[in-house]
Amino acid sequence: MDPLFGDELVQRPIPELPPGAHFVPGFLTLEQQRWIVGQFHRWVEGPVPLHSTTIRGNPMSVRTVCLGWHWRPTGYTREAVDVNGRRVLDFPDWMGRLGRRALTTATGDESAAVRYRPDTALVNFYDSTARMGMHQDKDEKADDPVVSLSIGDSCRFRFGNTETRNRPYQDLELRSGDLFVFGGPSRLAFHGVLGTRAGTAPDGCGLTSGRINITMRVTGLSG
Ligand SMILES: O=C(O)CCC(=O)C(=O)O
Ligand SMILES: [Fe+2]
Repeated sequence: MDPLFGDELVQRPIPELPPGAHFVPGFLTLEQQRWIVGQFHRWVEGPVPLHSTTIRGNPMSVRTVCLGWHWRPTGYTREAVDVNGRRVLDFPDWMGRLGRRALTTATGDESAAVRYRPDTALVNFYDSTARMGMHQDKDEKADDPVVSLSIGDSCRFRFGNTETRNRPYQDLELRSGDLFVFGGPSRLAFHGVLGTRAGTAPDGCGLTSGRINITMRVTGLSG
């Protein structure tokens, strides 16, 4: 996409979202996106590689590397017991600072944002065929918000309600640099990724194909 006089100058509509859900288009600059993609290339070198997590016997189409704590469907551990048993990389300080800034921007509630202490990030990589079914992020023992950042190809993101996978939900496009936050009454809302749109990553974001999504969370665990 041409970075000058492209879609980025057109005001993007903010959909009506349930209380606790916030969408901030274009939160990250291209330079910040590129820098984070550089970090991503280091994270995937290990100790734990990008891997497809197995859920109910089926490998997810998304591949993931975790920071701070390792997620699998039965919960969080420090070691990637379902991959290679190695301890995951520490959760980076800069990411916590970014999470607090993201919350301030998204919610305007600076006093809550300064207390936000995410201790894990699930870093997902979507190739052009990857998707993520409707689910709740409910393996955390704390109810702090989830902060989600997207880089690379756009995706179709579905954000629903806390009761069922079905309507009411909102479909929105998450583009490179966008921020999405869900907390409060929407913390356990079902959500998923219907698919990505190949070739939509903007020039200069650091990724030429695929999509990275980072979700920061507070596990509520210690040790
Ligand atoms: O890729 C996304 O935007 C959402 C990822 C997600 O829901 C998750 O990792 O639990
Ligand atoms: Fe999720």
